[in-house]
Amino acid sequence: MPAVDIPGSKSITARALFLAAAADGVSTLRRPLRSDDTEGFAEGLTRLGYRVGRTPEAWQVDGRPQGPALAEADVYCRDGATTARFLPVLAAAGHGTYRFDASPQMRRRPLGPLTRALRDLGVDLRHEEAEGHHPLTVRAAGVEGGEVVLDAGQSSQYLTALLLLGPLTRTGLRIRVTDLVSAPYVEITLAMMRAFGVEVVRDGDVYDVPPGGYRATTYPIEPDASTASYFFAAAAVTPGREVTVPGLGTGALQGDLRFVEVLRRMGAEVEIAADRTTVRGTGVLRGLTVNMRDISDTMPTLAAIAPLASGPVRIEDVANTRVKECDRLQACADNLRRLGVPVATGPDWIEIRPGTPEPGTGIKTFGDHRIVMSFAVTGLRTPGLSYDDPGCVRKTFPGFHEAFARLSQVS
Ligand SMILES: O=C(O)C1=C[C@@H](OP(=O)(O)O)[C@@H](O)[C@H](O)C1
Ligand SMILES: C=C(OP(=O)(O)O)C(=O)O
Repeated sequence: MPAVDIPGSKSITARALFLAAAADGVSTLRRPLRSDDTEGFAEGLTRLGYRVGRTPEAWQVDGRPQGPALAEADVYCRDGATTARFLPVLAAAGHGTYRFDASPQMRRRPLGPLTRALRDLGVDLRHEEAEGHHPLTVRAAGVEGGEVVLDAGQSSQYLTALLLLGPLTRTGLRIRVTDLVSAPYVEITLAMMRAFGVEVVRDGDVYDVPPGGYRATTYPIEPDASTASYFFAAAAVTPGREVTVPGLGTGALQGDLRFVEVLRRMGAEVEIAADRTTVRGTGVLRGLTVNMRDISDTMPTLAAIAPLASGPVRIEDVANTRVKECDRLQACADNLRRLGVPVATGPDWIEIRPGTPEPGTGIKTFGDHRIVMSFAVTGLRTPGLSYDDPGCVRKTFPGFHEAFARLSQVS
């Protein structure tokens, strides 16, 4: 039974880079993800004057609790929302003038609730073009702290960014959250802040973050659970195929591992051990209705295998997938229709009926890594699918096509 070596988590690598940069001392990050998003994050830190030493197995970061080493910097955040939303916050806690820009799609993605909260905290932040979007300039003079109200109904990354900022303020932060999507990502943030020496106190929707800074540490990065979803789905759609992912088990930080529970409900056999997870295809793949608000990065994975189920698959509460690398609800529906599969969508849902995807179809990627990786799973049962931009997997998994081809060869 093949064990699949999944690269490190994007979300954990980004947080670890932030925390290590802000900590007092040198931190070592073991098995970081090396991909466009995380290389972009590390490059952003370097542009701000942090030292990031990189070997294939570990990245080492010299922390600077006082903030960026340079008084001026221009940072290009590429296509990564973690970079584009977390780094301006790190810069705000320092002293200097820092400009941030990003890819055309990242410029379109929203940022307003976060930048409004920063201004409420006294940060001098200007949007150069559209209000609430990149490019933006922060004239940083440290952050005093205090209380702030935040709507994280479009992205949990706004809340993560403010939580990460809390210990770098002079008096600490109290964050009152009015709405929240992708809640498990906030759990990752809190657990990692704890590993770097900070305990956040939560009372319902209120988060109290103490001042005092972070402690440097050695941090091992788990495999990426969203990436693993393609390999687990590959097992679920192929009778007799088994996929084991070491390093993702009961203690995993990432909510996206819950995707295997969706596959279990559909009929796959799933085993979650302390340090590994196995999915086995049984030949049964039932339809279902599922709320994916917590784990919406795996919505395209499910949408792409949905036509192969014996009944309709309805995915609900995923409105914010419309503001990711592309409008994912629309991109999934568009590609399913290209494949000849009956599909309907609403503002925050998609429903896919059973169908036989048309061999040889050209998949339109919309520059979105998850569209490519998701429909590659459909491709296991549908010969000859092609992609207009297969290379866009570089955002989170440059070696995806080779790794996925190896899976097909061994089972
Ligand atoms: O904090 C993070 O690392 C992430 C949070 C999620 O975003 P939203 O909270 O915007 O849904 C997720 O989709 C993204 O891939 C990574
Ligand atoms: C939405 C994603 O990334 P981000 O928001 O971090 O750019 C993703 O990886 O699916």
